[in-house]
Amino acid sequence: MDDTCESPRQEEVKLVSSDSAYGSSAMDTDTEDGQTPTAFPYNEDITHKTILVGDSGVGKTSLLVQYDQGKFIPGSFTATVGIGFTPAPIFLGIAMSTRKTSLTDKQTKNGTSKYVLERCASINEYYDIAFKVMLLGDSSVGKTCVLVRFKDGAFLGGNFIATVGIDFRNKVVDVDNLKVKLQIWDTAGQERFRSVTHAYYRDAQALLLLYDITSKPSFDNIRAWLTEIHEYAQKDVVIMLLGNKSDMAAERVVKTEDGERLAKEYGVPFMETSAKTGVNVELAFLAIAKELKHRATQQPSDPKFQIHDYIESQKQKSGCCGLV
Ligand SMILES: Nc1nc2c(ncn2[C@@H]2O[C@H](COP(=O)(O)OP(=O)(O)OP(=O)(O)O)[C@@H](O)[C@H]2O)c(=O)[nH]1
Repeated sequence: MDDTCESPRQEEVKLVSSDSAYGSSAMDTDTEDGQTPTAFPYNEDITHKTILVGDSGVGKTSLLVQYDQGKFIPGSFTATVGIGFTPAPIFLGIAMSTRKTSLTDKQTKNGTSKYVLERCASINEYYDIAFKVMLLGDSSVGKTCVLVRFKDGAFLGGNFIATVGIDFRNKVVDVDNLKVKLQIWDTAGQERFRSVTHAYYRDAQALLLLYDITSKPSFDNIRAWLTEIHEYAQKDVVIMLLGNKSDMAAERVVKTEDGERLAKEYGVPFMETSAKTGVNVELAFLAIAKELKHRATQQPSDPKFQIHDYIESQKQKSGCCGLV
């Protein structure tokens, strides 16, 4: 078996008991009043805080990136704005997913390139191939709720608790008989966390960009989000636009056609979702998983996967308005 399936840090990995960035799932971080804190449910027994200090330019960020991702980022120096963080459990998560990637590019006898899939074990679930997906959009549009709906099939109602910094959850889905692991990063929509979240864009293979159909400003800000994406993300990143809270018909201020028009202008797929009812949440992630899987495993002779057609066909299959 290829050594990409070897776990390089067995003894450290054992410390992490779950697939969440903070070592606990959405359901088991509930507080007594039923609210789920969206940040820092640390287990104090295994969490240590380390701060890098020193003059500007001495290499604090480079040291952290080297430790976190095992690579050095050369090029012009960009001073850190404010403060960024990489909790140790996040480091372990990245180490697991990147080093255990199961897709290897091998040369066949006739010289053509062929992807070979090898099954790898994550902390608690087997998968064939892994991708990093990020949720973006203004604060309160429902990013955390969409993620929790997809991961746990539940809705986080009640008082809104803004995400602090960044968190992630894993989910393995079946795509054409392959186990595809989506590592889904939930970012804080608040402006003050932008410098933290920007650092994570470049590794993402897909971005789900959300607005709230009951909030015109969140829709108007989509263009600014797309500008940020083009600045910080990979050129070929898969982007999907989601108009969330489609269950709130009475409070709607953004028409479905406006969302469709904007998505068309930028050439990205679009659908309206509801984290509350679950409408289209699974479809959004499955469409992304299919697109990423096809891109990664496609042979030159294979027909290209058409994500727009796939979404339309799934909408028609359900035969329901709810899919818009
Ligand atoms: N009715 C309805 N309410 C929703 C839906 N999605 C989220 N909400 C509510 O909207 C509020 C904000 O949801 P969050 O998921 O925390 O928003 P967020 O985008 O993660 O916000 P930040 O963490 O600040 O970036 C919460 O009160 C949710 O209960 C939805 O589909 N329908």
